[in-house]
Amino acid sequence: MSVRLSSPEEYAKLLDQYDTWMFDCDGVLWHGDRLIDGALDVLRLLRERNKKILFVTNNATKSRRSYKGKFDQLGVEANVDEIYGSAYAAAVYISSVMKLPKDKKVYVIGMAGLEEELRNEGVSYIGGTDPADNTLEPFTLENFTLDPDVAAVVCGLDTRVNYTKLSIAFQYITRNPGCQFLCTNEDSTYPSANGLLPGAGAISAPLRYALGKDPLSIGKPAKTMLDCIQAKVHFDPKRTIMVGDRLNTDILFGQAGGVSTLLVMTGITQETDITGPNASPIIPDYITSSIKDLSAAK
Ligand SMILES: O=C(O)[C@H](O)[C@H](O)COP(=O)(O)O
Ligand SMILES: [Mg+2]
Repeated sequence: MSVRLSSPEEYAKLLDQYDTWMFDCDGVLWHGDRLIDGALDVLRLLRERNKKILFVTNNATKSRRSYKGKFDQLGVEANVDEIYGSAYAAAVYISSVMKLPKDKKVYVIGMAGLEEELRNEGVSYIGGTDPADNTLEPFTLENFTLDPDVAAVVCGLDTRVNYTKLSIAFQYITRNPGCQFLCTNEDSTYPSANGLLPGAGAISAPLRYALGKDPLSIGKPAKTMLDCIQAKVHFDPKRTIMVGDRLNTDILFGQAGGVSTLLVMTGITQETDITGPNASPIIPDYITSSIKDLSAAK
């Protein structure tokens, strides 16, 4: 049973109980480029209390460096080494876990942030933002030359996805022996500034269907994301809390990592998802309406 937080005493107790605060971003701190009311105050309060803050996002459109730029623009204090995005986690997985040979490359369905993280990890790639792939011209195999060095396809949120990219990715996974099918995350929807949009999971879905197989997903709730964080940051799971707006990514991620979980209702999760006949079996430790509520602990 989740604890629905309401009193200043409860929020004060929560702040005392946890030294490390992991924050999801979309739907918790912001909607698109709009900060959620109270987010700034609460992050400042936690810093004043010398809490460790980590930002753990499945949004693969940005690199850690470009997220730092977004935080700066929004006036939020954040350091690059506090930021863990699924683009970064995917690049680290390909370079350090898969150990992609240097003469091999990745075909990307995704945006500049994912490409930047791949470059940072020394991973060669094709596709992505390449104008040749961002075309609405019909795709024909006659004009396509298979690159034998492509050993993986990685798929992330791509607002310029098209039939050409899906077709090329399909060629590599079906025709290059051992070519891996990866995705940065599987979120079905994305909470933008002006409402819900299809998420990264909707970008890889056509490929899943055409291939009849699922990709290996790197982002929350997968352990690969936690491994990526624990490789860089030490934290005591018993004194760590994950704050998120989505049950099947953020809350599952926290539970899998053995940390406590706080669900906020400013993003994906609706009341009907947590109460009533269709309530999810995923039960967060705590629930509160918004990150803003935590400022009652002052
Ligand atoms: O479609 C996506 O990639 C997700 O909706 C989105 O990016 C989630 O980001 P998060 O809530 O993990 O910050
Ligand atoms: Mg979110």
